[in-house]
Amino acid sequence: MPETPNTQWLLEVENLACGYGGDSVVRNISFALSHGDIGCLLGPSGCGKSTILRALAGFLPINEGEIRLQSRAISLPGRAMPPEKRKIGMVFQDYALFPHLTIADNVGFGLKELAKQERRQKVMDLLHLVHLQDLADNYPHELSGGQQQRVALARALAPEPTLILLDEPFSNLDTDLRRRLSLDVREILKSLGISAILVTHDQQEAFAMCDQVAVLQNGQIQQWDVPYNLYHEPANRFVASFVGQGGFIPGKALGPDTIESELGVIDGNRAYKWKPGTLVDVLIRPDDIVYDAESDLKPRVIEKTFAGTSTLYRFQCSGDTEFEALFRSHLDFNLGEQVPVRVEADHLIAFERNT
Ligand SMILES: Nc1ncnc2c1ncn2[C@@H]1O[C@H](COP(=O)(O)OP(=O)(O)OP(=O)(O)O)[C@@H](O)[C@H]1O
Repeated sequence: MPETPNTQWLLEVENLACGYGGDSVVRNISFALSHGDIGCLLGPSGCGKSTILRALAGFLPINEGEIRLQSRAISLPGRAMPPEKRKIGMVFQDYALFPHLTIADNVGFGLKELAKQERRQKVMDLLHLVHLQDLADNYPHELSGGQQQRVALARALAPEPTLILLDEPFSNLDTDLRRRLSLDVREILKSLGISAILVTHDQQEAFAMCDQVAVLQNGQIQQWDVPYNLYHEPANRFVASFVGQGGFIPGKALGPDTIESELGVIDGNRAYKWKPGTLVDVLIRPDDIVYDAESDLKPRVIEKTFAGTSTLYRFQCSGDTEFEALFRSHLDFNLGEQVPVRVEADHLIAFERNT
């Protein structure tokens, strides 16, 4: 959060606390989104993602802090700009289209002040943008889920909002369509330079679509960062476990960037302040492990999950340490087989034991 107002930020949320019936279910929420960026609120069910989104939209009063849009306060305790004045568009999980209106009329719903011809032109431009120009005169029930969600996006974009809020917009769609549509929506928003906040519990979607992600737990932001850093430099154990695959193995610090473990001595590029001998837990991600025919480390395969191009193995060392490794599937090993492997991790992620 900048010390002084900075025009770089489109949206600034500072020490926000809000909730229901006077109680706060989210607290100390601070983040800032640059113009044209897509941000994400990511976290498990019940962590408070939708609550923050409702406060941004103006549907929920706030108990503490401040929300600023284009440097202007839109929510303060006891004072809030009404939702319809915020120039914020919304896209919901269930599309929320009007069933009795055509696709064109759904998109043009918020453009009643425009002359008929101008309105039709704008609607058709938006339908082109979402590749649905041929379905302008159809009704929502004649469209697939993915197409309906494109209509919902076009409708939200029609009044030229400053910010778009997307509340789990792809959760009703199958995995493949989700992935494609999330990339399409990113491209559309980027081509228009429109900022957005996406709420999701799906990290792949968050990573594919967003520039900055807030990982939430129990109503608090654990880390607000670019996807790469969340994966490679998680701020705490929760973020480390929630983001990506992987698990912790026990280790002992030898120096600031070296840990001894049952998988051998692990070096990293991150220096910690531990004294030699400190007991730690080291994060091992499946892609940190490589097959190496020369390695003396030969853990045993205890689980194997074939996934087409790759296979996820669970290994156990002789001293009981377990970890996972992802290999291309032509490296095919049997349950019980001992496989020579080594750790190849640039980013040493470890936390002191019992923290
Ligand atoms: N209208 C409400 N009245 C009272 N409590 C609510 C209300 N809506 C949500 N809550 C509570 O606030 C907390 C946060 O809920 P919220 O819906 O923001 O979580 P979420 O992260 O969006 O979850 P999900 O992914 O399941 O939608 C939960 O404990 C929830 O029970």
